[in-house]
Amino acid sequence: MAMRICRRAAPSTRVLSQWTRGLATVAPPVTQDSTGSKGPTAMVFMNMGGPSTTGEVNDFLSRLFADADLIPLGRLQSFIGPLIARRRTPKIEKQYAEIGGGSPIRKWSEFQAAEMCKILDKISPETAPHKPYVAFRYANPLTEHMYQQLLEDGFGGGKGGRAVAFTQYPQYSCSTTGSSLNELWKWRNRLEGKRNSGEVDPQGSIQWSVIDRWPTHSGLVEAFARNIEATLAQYPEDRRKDVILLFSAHSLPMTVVNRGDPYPAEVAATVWAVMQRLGMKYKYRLVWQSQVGPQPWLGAQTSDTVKSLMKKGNTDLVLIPIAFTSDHIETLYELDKEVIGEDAEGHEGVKRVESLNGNPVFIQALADLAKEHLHSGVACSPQMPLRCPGCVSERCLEQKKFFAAQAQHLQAI
Ligand SMILES: C=CC1=C(C)c2cc3[nH]c(cc4nc(cc5[nH]c(cc1n2)c(C)c5CCC(=O)O)C(CCC(=O)O)=C4C)c(C)c3C=C
Ligand code: FES
Ligand SMILES: [Fe+2]
Repeated sequence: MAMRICRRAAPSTRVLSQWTRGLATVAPPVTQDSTGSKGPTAMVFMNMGGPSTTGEVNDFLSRLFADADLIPLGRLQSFIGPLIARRRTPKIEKQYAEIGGGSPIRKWSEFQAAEMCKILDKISPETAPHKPYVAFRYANPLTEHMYQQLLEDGFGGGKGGRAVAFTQYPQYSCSTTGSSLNELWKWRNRLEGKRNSGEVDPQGSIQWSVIDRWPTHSGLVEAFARNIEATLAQYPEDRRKDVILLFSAHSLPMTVVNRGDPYPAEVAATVWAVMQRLGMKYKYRLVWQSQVGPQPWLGAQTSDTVKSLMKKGNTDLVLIPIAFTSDHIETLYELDKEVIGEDAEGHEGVKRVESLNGNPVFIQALADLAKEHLHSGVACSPQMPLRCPGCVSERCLEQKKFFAAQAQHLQAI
């Protein structure tokens, strides 16, 4: 399938005042008229999101358990989902309360998107100005609100314009990036398909392209490697070479793994690339955390691994969250409080590498990656249109067809 993209001229006038609503200030927009740029370009950071306050936990969990791409509960999903969410809420509220009263993911996502756009304006003037947006799957700002904002800001709605859906999960899973893309596709059809009795006008709609995975991007690898080196430097030199690196990623149910989900292989690719960058100098394992519910999940589990290694006398362990780019309940609660605090009894040899958060090496990597994408002339990776061998979802089929077909509407820079 041809994935070359081509873009049409962007609309000449824009409503710009609301572009940075809720985001850090960005440089004043440069119009197409003054610079010859093909911008503005909307850069949409997609992620799952998290409750910013404990009061939002139930809404967050209700949306999460309603998502059949993440947790398929069959025909009774809309009935069982909220019940499970309600039962789980008090426990999860307590965890968020213990990590400062909420998830920091919104703060970090908005910061990363705004900072990346500032860099992009400088390194890719051809597509400037770049406008940061955040679209969360289960928390505010939700995908539908982001889409409405795009339209209010002058993208689409009969005027066209280019937007990039930039997944903030470096490794692709149908339960994460796939779910966010299905949601984006759904809202695109609802909000841009209204005109012409449900038909979408391809000339006047937003032209989307997708950064769907980036597990081995050199800037990502460099950012992880430097953070690992900074943690290793905290050990006395004579102990350093014997430290065991434990790369920890959110696990998947075996049903998802056996469906052929690409995530385990892509997480392993990140680990391998980081180890190569570190000169393969240390012992390491990839382990999996955050299993929920009784069904079998991909292992070995992070917490079992730490307990087992410590029992064998390996007490110098570095935990590296490798599948998420900012802090969240799994790092701040599960790794710091449960695994290090309880399983390892706070042993000084067991440490966690800092999450990427506002790391400038990481934000530069995001900008480099976005620039490569904007200039590449592709609508998505060659992997995107290929469904899991066990996929039976019509949503996946239609969504993938839609994003791959965007190639026809976009022009290479
Ligand atoms: C790469 C990251 C993630 C994958 C893959 C993933 C798959 C996945 N998750 C669940 C179920 C739950 N996940 C929950 C929270 C949660 N999940 C991730 C990341 C991935 N999930 C994060 C970062 C978070 C925390 C959000 C935050 O605090 O910022 C939860 C809710 C918490 C809880 O009730 O324990 C559930 C449930 C499944 C079933 C799944 C794969 C199919
Ligand atoms: S579940 Fe992977 S493509 Fe549908
Ligand atoms: Fe999860």
